[in-house]
Amino acid sequence: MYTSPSSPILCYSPRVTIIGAGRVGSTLAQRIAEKNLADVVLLDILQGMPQGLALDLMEARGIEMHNRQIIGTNDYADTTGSEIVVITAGFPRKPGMSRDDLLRTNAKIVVEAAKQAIAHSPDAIFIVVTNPLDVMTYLAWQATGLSRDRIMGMAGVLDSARFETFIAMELGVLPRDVKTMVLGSHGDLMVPLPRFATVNGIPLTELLDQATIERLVERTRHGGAEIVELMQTGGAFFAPASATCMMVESILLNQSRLLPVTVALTGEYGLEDVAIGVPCRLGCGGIASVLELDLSDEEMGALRISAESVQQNIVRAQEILMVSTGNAQ
Ligand SMILES: NC(=O)c1ccc[n+]([C@@H]2O[C@H](COP(=O)([O-])OP(=O)(O)OC[C@H]3O[C@@H](n4cnc5c(N)ncnc54)[C@H](O)[C@@H]3O)[C@@H](O)[C@H]2O)c1
Ligand SMILES: O=C(O)C[C@H](O)C(=O)O
Repeated sequence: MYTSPSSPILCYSPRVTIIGAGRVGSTLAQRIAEKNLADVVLLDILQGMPQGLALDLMEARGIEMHNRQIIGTNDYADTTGSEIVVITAGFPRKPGMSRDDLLRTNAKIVVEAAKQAIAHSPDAIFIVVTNPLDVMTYLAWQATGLSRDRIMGMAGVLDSARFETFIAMELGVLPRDVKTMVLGSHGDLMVPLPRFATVNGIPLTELLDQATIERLVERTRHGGAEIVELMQTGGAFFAPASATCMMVESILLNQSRLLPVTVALTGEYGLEDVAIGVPCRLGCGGIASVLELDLSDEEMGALRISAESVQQNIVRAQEILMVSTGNAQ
């Protein structure tokens, strides 16, 4: 007769909580489990939905050959002690909308989620995904009171992956041979940097003419909207989940990857009181350092315009939150 082991086979497994078990959240849960990175807690307001998704993912474990636990829940108590919390809760945009049109609906959701999550996982590192991304990251930073190295937003990794894809398609090379940095806000004012793009070390500017590069930059700027218009039912989620998973992996495995990450700036690039995408090293403590690139006047001007737009929306969001909590004068 087989006797069950008295202690679990895996003594310790890190835990990643994903708040919002929709398309990005559930795809991210699958990626994390199948890459064998951590146990996952999927939390949503919808009753039964995260539980069903978790059971479905658990039933794939034998086939996918990993042993990670996936828990679905509506209760923040189940998220207790998470190493990483990812916030994907909130509405995606519909065709014709900008990400900023989601400010009113998503601000309260993200602030509440961040407050609840930090109360149960005070040592966690937070990654915000909900749009409008830069404003939501800033609000979550304020709501949690975390040091800025422990709370960040995912956007630049996705926008850079899109730019890399379009360059690879144009040149007929592998996307993994292309490296780019897209900084700034996650919106039409994002700042792709062709000057820093390379294909296996060869500057992009040696391979494509200016007009072609500009066309690919524009496609990158509208990469999210292109998918929203095609799908008609919401936004992208496969590449966003992969991009978030890359950040989770760099933190959990202390890889110290240098990635474009949205972070509250405290004077870098001459900017403060704003969260925006800049190159950061990501390790086990979160953001280990922010890299200040020597930008040209044109690049710096574009970053400043991007930051100003985020700052205006932060003020709008704060007014919306004041009214909704009854704190308006
Ligand atoms: N930063 C990025 O690059 C990026 C990429 C893709 C999507 N997004 C954004 O991520 C968000 C989620 O996108 P999606 O496609 O997964 O949407 P979705 O509608 O599939 O999922 C959102 C989930 O959030 C849940 N939710 C709503 N309020 C909640 C609350 N208070 N607590 C817990 N869960 C709650 C919903 O029930 C739903 O299951 C959107 O705002 C979208 O715009 C950002
Ligand atoms: O475009 C969106 O609304 C979703 C996301 O921000 C994306 O870039 O795919």
